[in-house]
Amino acid sequence: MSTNTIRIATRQSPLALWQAHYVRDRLLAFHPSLTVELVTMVTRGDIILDTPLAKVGGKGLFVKELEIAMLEGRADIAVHSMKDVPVAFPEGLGLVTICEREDPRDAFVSNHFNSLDDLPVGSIVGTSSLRRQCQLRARRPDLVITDLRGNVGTRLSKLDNGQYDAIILAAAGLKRLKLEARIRQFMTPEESLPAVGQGAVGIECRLNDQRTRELLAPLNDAATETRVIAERAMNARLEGGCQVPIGSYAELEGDQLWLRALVGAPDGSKMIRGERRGPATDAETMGIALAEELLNQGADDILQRVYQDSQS
Ligand SMILES: NCc1[nH]cc(CCC(=O)O)c1CC(=O)O
Repeated sequence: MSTNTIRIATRQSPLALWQAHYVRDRLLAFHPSLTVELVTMVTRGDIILDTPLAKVGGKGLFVKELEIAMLEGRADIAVHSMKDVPVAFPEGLGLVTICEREDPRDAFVSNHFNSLDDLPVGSIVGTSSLRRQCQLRARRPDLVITDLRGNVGTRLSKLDNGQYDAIILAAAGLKRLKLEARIRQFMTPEESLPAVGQGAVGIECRLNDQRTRELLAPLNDAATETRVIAERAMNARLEGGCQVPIGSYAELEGDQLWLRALVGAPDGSKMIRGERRGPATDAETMGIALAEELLNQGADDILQRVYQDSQS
């Protein structure tokens, strides 16, 4: 391999390919003489499509094969939706770059209704996310929430087939795939607190690969990095995997960070919320402190129950 080549390990879903192409274009913008190749692969998460994600041990389902490729030297970097990146990395790998965040909000998508409040009693809403489910149920206990898996395009066709009255997706994914016109309502963080890292793209590589790290450095967005550090610290302290009823969302107001979080029972019966404000330089300690506050209020009970259910 030429020392002037970067190989990106990527899944083949349209969203994963969009992200890989985005990072390729950003790399080429900063390093015009670089050659960037895509190494496409299939992950376990792409294969196990018929089981609710919460039951297949969501942790790292979409990233493991990409990590093995980097460790074996078949690829140099992997591009991830930060939302799907586990707390811990295999020995020798790490997240070195976080790109500027796209819209972090959840989006309400429907062919017949303009908003969540518009939905008639008993409407069917599709989502496989326990975080979205608990927030929907807390606002609208009458709704019937059913599982919805697959790529963004698959999920939209299930909506169009009439299987659901509405579905909830990340606005970022829809915007990236030029499907923003399908969004009926952008849900505010008060209505649906986003997932850890939602809307941000992160880049993982071998930690001892100094050449790659230097090439990636200009792609990092400091503000996004600070926000995602706080959100992930919160999640890590809760020992949350990626299929958990946890929301964690940080915003920057100048050099002040505002971190909000929630842990909810999937049936909507219980919701524990908290928030912190502090200097952005304290992002990580704020995340940990907020997680501990939620644990003291009973978040561990909720999470224990969810983990037990996912094993049965
Ligand atoms: N869990 C799948 C996933 N991972 C990242 C995104 C959207 C893009 C993002 O958050 O960066 C999605 C789809 C969705 O939740 O609608």
